[in-house]
Amino acid sequence: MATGDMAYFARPSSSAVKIVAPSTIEKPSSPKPSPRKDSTQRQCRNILIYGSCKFQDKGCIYYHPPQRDTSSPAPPDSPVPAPALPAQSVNAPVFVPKTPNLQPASPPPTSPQSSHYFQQPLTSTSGLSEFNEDPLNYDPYAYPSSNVDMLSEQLQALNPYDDPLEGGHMIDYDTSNPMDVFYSQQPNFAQHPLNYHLYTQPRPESLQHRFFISDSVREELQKRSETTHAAPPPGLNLPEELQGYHSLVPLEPIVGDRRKFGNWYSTVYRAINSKDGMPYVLRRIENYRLSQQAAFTCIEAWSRIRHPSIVTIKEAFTTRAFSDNSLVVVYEYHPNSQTMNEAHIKQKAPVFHNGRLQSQNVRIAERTLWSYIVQIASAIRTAHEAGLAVRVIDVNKIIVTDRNRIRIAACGLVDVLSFDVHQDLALLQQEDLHMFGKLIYQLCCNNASALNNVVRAVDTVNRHYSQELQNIANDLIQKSGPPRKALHELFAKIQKRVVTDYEESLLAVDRLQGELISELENGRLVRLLCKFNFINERPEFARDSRWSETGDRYIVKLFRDYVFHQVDEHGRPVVNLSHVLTCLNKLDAGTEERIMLVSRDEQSCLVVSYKEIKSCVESAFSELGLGNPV
Ligand SMILES: Nc1ncnc2c1ncn2[C@@H]1O[C@H](COP(=O)(O)OP(=O)(O)OP(=O)(O)O)[C@@H](O)[C@H]1O
Repeated sequence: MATGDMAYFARPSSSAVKIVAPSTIEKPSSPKPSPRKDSTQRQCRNILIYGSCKFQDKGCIYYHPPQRDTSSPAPPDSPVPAPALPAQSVNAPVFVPKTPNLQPASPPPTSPQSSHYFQQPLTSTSGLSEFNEDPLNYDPYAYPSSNVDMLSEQLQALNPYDDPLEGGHMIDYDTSNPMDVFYSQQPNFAQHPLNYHLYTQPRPESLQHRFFISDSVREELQKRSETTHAAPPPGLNLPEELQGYHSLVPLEPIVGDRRKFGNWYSTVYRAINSKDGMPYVLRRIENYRLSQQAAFTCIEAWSRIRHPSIVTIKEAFTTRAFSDNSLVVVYEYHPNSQTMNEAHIKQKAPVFHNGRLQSQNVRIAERTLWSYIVQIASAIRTAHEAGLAVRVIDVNKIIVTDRNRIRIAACGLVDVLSFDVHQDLALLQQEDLHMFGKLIYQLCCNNASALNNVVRAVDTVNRHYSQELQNIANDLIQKSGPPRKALHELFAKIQKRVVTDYEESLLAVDRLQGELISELENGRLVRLLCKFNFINERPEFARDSRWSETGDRYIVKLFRDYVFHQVDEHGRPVVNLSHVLTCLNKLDAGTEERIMLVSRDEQSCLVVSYKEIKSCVESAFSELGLGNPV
């Protein structure tokens, strides 16, 4: 890029400041006043730089203002130069991308003010342009040796690679912009070698979660997604397709022990529905012959039930696809769920923990048990109010779908299988409550056959859980009155637990909403990245270097380099996601903050605000003539 080509950067409305490398930089060993007519009106640069001029009384022709009290004025709030600085009014400062030789060439000034050199604020907001008006007159190397020492100390203090744990000075990424050092109007920074590859700093770990959902939630969701998309193992000899479902995968072993559902052999599969592409659970009962279509009326009734603790039924059908007469009931799929038996009761292989083999089976916390009780009681009430009986309140037919979240998983199936046998609904509902009481004992004792030894079961519950919990379980097992009344009494007793559970679920919703919001931000940034990719390196303009080397697109290109292509002092790529996210967020917000964009040949740089870059992106994107803005 030609360093003198202002057209690249001078958008009519832009206040971007182009800084070009001076073609020749002389290094005068002492200030040489240039013969200018108005020189007596101009403030002496040594005053600006050093706070004093040792030639003041020896014929220096510049203006020397009376000395101020250096302790009083506070530095200006923002070190950013005044935004309305027209590009034309700014002459090139000394921009030295390569490390200069910091050799003091002039003797140290003797003025006592020289020791305030690094703190002295510059009162004029246009000080930078004034300072740069005559680069030949400015000797960037003419520093007293004491100041060079201070400079190197300050440089060290500013080193963004310093490890804060090792006592380094980590600059707060949020409150201070690392670019500030380049815009500081304090002249002490003018002498620094421009380490433009040192812009980025790692974001404190405590802020990481602002941009992404938490690791635990992400991991859990990722695992579920992986399970949902896992391909079936080969050689299972399952039907390719049945009633609009394909890609069948058994969710339980289909070799060895045949699984029984009451007296029926049954298998649970996951399959994809061809219409909506969603995974479902197919619960198949082998060798079932449908006597009358009316057997499916209960499936219709169950499919209308929507309850957070009941796995929703989609449909039911019979099929010969398995080379027999099978009944299939289709349920919602909850990836990676386990039955209560698998989650809490089944013996698990011991694992090494702290160097010792330890059993993984732990007693369920009472708090979790109460949550289960509230959920099941609520599901039973909903079913009973709809004129149904659950009939599958069993550790093998209730699945744990999430932390403390359970669902009754095989509703409706027994109704179809026993359709021919007339049963009294009230008795069936009564039986639901008995099963519920037994389930509590099974869970408390971590044993599916707990009630085979009632005395021992009662003793275990006594020892590990509250009397309140035991009373509820006993009540449910012994209740003989109308189920509606029994349920009413149950809810009166667990009222307090219901409220606690309700509060916990509200908190869980809040937590998840917080997680969602962080991902929402990322969606915004993805849209921005899409825009960049639409603009940058379009092959149809590959031969026309003007396309990406001029105007808005050039700024977009340099910004892309600034965000993604920085290198460290060893020339290694800086891969700092926090920097990328911070830059993109500032771009999206269009902040007034300015950054320095450096050309690839390192010969020139641009000072430009995020707001301007944003409008460059918008205009470059709209120039593509795309109908639908991203
Ligand atoms: N709706 C569902 N979504 C996801 N997985 C499910 C669903 N229903 C059941 N499963 C899973 O399918 C597997 C088999 O379920 P099933 O009801 O047959 O349990 P089981 O322990 O095999 O009981 P049984 O011994 O009575 O057959 C279990 O691991 C269970 O977690």
